[in-house]
Amino acid sequence: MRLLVASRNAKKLEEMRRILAEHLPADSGLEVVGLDDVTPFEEPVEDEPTFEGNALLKARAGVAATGLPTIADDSGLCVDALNGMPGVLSARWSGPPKSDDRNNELLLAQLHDVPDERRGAHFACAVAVVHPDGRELVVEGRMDGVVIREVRGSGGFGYDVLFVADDHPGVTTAELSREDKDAISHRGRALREIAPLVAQLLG
Ligand SMILES: O=P(O)(O)OP(=O)(O)OP(=O)(O)OC[C@H]1O[C@@H](n2cnc3c(O)ncnc32)[C@H](O)[C@@H]1O
Ligand SMILES: [Mg+2]
Repeated sequence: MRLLVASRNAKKLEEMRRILAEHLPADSGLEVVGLDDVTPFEEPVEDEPTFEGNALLKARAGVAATGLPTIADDSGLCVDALNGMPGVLSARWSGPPKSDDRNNELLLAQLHDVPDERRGAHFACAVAVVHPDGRELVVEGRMDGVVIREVRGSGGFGYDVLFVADDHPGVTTAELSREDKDAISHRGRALREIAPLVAQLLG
């Protein structure tokens, strides 16, 4: 059976494909496909106030348009000193057109006067899977850390260049190997938890 991964973010998609390839049971018979492998459809506006709500929105839209079981991720960086923002607004924090560089510049400026001991933050991720028969699953994951004062590293995407995870002090998540990021990331945790449930749901 084909499983649609509904993301337009190439780097996120790469992470999702990689983690699913490793953690979907080998005998699940699931073939993971992307939005480029299906007939194009209008993607929903991500206007829910929660990661869970937006992940479900994206997964339901995939099912409605393609009839395929669909998995979607909604994620973001929640900064303590900004009362949890950018949160669900992370992708478009500095306005259109979507730009990781401008988002990072804006975040740095907003945290300019925030001292080191108050720069705590976490990445959050909700992964939703929707079956064409209407059954739905949602799992959440998080990664705690701090926002540093200058960009560092070239791996990952988004705010990784500004984020040092508690589980890997001294380097940003953009300086970690793919494997090291997946092992501790919000997305890695959520996808590892949901993978066996997806196999069950679609088995
Ligand atoms: O909605 P899709 O099409 O999947 O792609 P997107 O990039 O718009 O994804 P989201 O709506 O979930 O927004 C997530 C944003 O949060 C940030 N983000 C999420 N996970 C991240 C990670 O692992 N590392 C760095 N930034 C991340 C980054 O800015 C993303 O663009
Ligand atoms: Mg999005």
